[in-house]
Amino acid sequence: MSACLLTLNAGSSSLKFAAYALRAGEPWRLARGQAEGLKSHARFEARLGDEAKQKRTLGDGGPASHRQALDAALAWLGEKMPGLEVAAVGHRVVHGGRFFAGPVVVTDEILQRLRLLEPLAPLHQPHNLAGIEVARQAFPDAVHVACFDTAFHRGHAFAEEAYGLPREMFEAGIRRYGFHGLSYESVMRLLPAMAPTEWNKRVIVAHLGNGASMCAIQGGASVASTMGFTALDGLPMGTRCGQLDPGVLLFLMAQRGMDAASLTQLLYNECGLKGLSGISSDMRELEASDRPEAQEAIAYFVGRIRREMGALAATMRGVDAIVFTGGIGENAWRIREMALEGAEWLGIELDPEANRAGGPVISARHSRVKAFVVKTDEEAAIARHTMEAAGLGARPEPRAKTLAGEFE
Ligand SMILES: Nc1ncnc2c1ncn2[C@@H]1O[C@H](COP(=O)(O)OP(=O)(O)O)[C@@H](O)[C@H]1O
Ligand SMILES: CC(=O)OP(=O)(O)O
Ligand SMILES: [Mg+2]
Repeated sequence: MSACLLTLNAGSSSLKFAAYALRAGEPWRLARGQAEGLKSHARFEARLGDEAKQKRTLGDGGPASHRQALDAALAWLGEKMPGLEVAAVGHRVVHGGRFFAGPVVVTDEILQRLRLLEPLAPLHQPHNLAGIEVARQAFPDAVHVACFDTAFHRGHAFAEEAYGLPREMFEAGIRRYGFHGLSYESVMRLLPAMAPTEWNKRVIVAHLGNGASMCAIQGGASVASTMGFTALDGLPMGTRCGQLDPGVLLFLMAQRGMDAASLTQLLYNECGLKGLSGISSDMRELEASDRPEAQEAIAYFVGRIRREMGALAATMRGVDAIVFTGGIGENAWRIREMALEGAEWLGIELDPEANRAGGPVISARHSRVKAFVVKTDEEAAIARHTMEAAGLGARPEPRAKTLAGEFE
C-alpha cells in the first residue's frame, strides 16, 4: 500500500479518525471511523472505502476512555489496512494559546509547550497530547502535525479578544481564544457551493456537538466566538456550564469551600445538559425523555443559542446566512426548529419540511437570510493542514507563529 496520512480528532465525547491517500496535492479519504458516546454509551463504528459501516459497542457499552477508543481505532486500521505506510499523522489539538497561530510539526519541545495549556482545556488537551504520544510510538517515521482549534480565531479585533480585566492580564495571554476552528474552516470550505452569494458576507455558524459554540464569520474570516479563554464559555454543553457570572464562583469558594480542583470537576463535568436535566449529557437521550427536567435543559440550551444569535448578528451589524453543524446541529431537527422559532425579526424564515428532512437548505424560499445544515468534516481540515505542514502537498509550508510562553 502506498504512503498515506492519518488524522486523529479527540473531542470531549468522541474520538474520530480517518486515513487518506496522498494524491495530487489533495488528501483523498480511504477510511474513517469514530468512537462516540464515550461519556454515556460508547460505540465504535468505521468504514473502509464504500464498504458497509461496521458498528459495535466499545468496552461493555457503558462509558469508555479516550485511550480505549484510540486503541480500538489503531487496531481497526491495522486489521483493515495491513501494511499501512503512514507518512504523516495530523492531530486536532484544541488549545494553541498565544504560542501557535497555525499548524506546526510536533517536536518534543512543542509537546512540552502544549502541555502547559492542559489546564485551559482539561477535557481535550490531555487526550489530544496522549494521542500524539501514542501515535509517535506507533508511527515513529511519520511527520506528526498539530492542528489547532484556536488558530481560525486569531485575527479577532481587541474588543472581541479582550476581557474587561487589567491590561497586564491581556498581555499575559488571559484573553478570548475561541475554539472549534477546524470545524468552522471545514464549513467555510463547503459553504460557497451552497451559498455562492452569501458565504463571504455575514455568516453565523452554530457548531452544536457535545461541545458547542457559535462563530461570527465575515468575509470568510472569524470575527467573534462565543467561547473564550477556555471551552467553558458561551453556550451550555453536554457537561459544561457555558456563560456564567464569575460571582457564582466567588460564592462557591467562599460559602461552600470549593477549590480549583472541585470547581474544575463541577464546571467541566457536572453542568450543562447533564447538570440541568439530571438525566444525561446526550441530546438523543434528552429528546427521547418525557421528563420535564429534560425539556427544561433543552429549553435552556436553545434559549442561549437564540441569545448568541442576536449578539453575533449585532457584532456584524446583521446576518446573511446561518449554518448548523456538529452532532446536534446536523441531526436534531427539533433543536434547529426551536432555535429559529421567532427569528423572523432577524430576517430568517424556516422551511419546516426542509428542516425536518435535514436540509442542506432549511430556510424558506423567500427568507432574506438563508439557513443551512452543513456536515462538518474536521478530519478533512486536519488532513489538508497536515499535508501542507509536512511538505507533502503542492502548496508551501504554512506560517507557524511561535511566541514566548506566558503560561510557563
Ligand atoms: N440523531 C441525533 N439527534 C439528536 N442529537 C444527536 C444525534 N446524533 C448525535 N447527536 C448529539 O450530538 C452530540 C455529540 O456531538 P459530536 O459533535 O459528535 O460530539 P463531540 O463534541 O464530542 O465531537 C451528542 O449530544 C449527541 O446526542
Ligand atoms: C472545543 C470543544 O468543545 O470540542 P468538542 O465539541 O469536540 O468537545
Ligand atoms: Mg467535536
